[in-house]
Amino acid sequence: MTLLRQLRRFARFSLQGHARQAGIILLLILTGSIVEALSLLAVIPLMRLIGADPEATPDTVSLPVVGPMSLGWLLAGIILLMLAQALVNRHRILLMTKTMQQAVDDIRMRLFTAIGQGPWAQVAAMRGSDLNHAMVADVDRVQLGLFSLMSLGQNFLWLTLYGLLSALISWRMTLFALVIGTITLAALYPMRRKTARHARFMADALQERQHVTSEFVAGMKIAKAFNSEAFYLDRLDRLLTSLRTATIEFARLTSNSSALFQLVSGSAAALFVYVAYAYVGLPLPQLVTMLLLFMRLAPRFNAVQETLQQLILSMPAFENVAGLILMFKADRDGAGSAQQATVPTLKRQIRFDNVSITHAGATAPAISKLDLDIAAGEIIALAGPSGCGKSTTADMLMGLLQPGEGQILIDGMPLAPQDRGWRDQIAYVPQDVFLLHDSIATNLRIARADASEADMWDALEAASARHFVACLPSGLDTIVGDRGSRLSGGERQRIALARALLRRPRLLILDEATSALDPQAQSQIEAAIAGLRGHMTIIAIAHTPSLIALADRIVFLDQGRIVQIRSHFPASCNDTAGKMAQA
Ligand SMILES: Nc1ncnc2c1ncn2[C@@H]1O[C@H](COP(=O)(O)OP(=O)(O)OP(=O)(O)O)[C@@H](O)[C@H]1O
Repeated sequence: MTLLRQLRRFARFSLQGHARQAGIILLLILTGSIVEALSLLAVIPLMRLIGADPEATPDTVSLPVVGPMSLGWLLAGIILLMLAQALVNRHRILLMTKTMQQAVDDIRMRLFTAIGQGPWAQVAAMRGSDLNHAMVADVDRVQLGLFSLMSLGQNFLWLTLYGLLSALISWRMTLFALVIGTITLAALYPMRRKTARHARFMADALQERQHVTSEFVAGMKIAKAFNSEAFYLDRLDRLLTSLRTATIEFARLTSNSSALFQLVSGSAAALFVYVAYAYVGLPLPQLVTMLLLFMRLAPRFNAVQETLQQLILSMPAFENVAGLILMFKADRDGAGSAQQATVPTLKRQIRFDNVSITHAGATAPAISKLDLDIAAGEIIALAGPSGCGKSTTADMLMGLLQPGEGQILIDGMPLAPQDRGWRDQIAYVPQDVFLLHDSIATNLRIARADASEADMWDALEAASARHFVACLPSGLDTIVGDRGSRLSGGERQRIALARALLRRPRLLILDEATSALDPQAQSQIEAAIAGLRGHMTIIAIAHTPSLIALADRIVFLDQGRIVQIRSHFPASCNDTAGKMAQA
């Protein structure tokens, strides 16, 4: 794809919804440039009024539109023009900053929303650190790119305007400057190509740096326990070395092109004066004005080259962010309507009708031809050895995964893909409890933002967590630490259960919800779950015999198929199914 097309896509993407502000900014740049150009042009009459020979200089000069003007008025006019230019520039900078910040916030929100509403299977298939990197570092780089894009637009406007202006003074000398400029930009093309290759490499290396650092933080405990910090440090050191080399190489590229540019523009200025003086015979005031113009144009030409390099550096980040937004959105749209007109309410039954699913990249189905009816209000335990498909079944029921074949019906109504209305009626307690580094109250309110304190205490009571929370010095305002690290595993699980119950769900899905509890807490939670019988449908993925024993029916899975359904758990746990459940 040509750079120009890519820049057009980038401009459309990043300024989406801000076209009006972008237009005003361009207008302000244009106004500022015109005012600046006028003050520059004023040098010509000024030089006539203060010529080398005071005897020969006139008292006034005649200006187009304005008429005759004395030295005093001319100087006052120049000051006024400079004041106007300062005001316009100030307004432009403020508007540019505001627009840029808003545009970047919008991009970040678009990315967050796309990921947040994207299909779970797709989100789960990605590396968490890649998403992290895209949402933070890539968007920051897009911001730099947007800044460069605005500077580029500004410089192009200036160049065009000054070009026109100098053409008014001498079209031959302007043509001469244009040819030199074009040759310089063309000569720098290989450097821009190198920069583009470099940008891709740096983007990948930065992403890898994010993997290594986040894996280091996540695996810190293991690293310390195994004395293997050096493993991470080595990886990071190698990465940092290649990143450093790449950054220095980039600096070398940009400084080379700047040096080359300075050399060319310096020689061009000398040649320019010589040609203007010896061949074109330009009068002194015009020659001085042209030189002034030339001196202003040269750094802007250089700025065009530099901003282009910066923009190229931001392109991989832009492609990544835009690609992710498109991918998650396309999949959401492709998956059909996000909300059914009528939301299933689970008054009668859940039916798995010949449901099969194979995970992307897997060779065998995780669930194969599953037929199962669950009555509303029932407690069902899903048991079976590791990898038999229990979590996959729960994920499909939550609408996070779509069956490849067959369908799931709620009260006879097929579950629509990504049905948020259905998910509003579900509460889920995962195996790995996730808690924010915030208060217990905030963590509970993730499930129901408008929950009152009384609602929270009720939910904590139902989850056997009221007593321990009440004993904490700050109660509901206790900060739980990073991912709940200031609580025990059992306490975290009970908070997670309370959070689920706060939703007053019609369907409660428990994924090994008592796995981290001691026997006493386990039986407290089991009592709490037993107390919910008849109030909601409960599907518990369970290995613990006492939790399984609570169920009205136990569904044993093996290799994605139902191998047995029992209405009670064998007390001895000695039969095959009992062993399977505990596997
Ligand atoms: N995202 C995925 N991509 C590919 N295969 C997957 C994915 N998730 C699960 N699987 C595979 O699907 C099968 C069922 O996995 P699932 O997590 O449903 O099992 P499970 O019964 O819940 O296991 P456990 O008790 O260990 O949590 C397994 O073979 C697993 O390797």
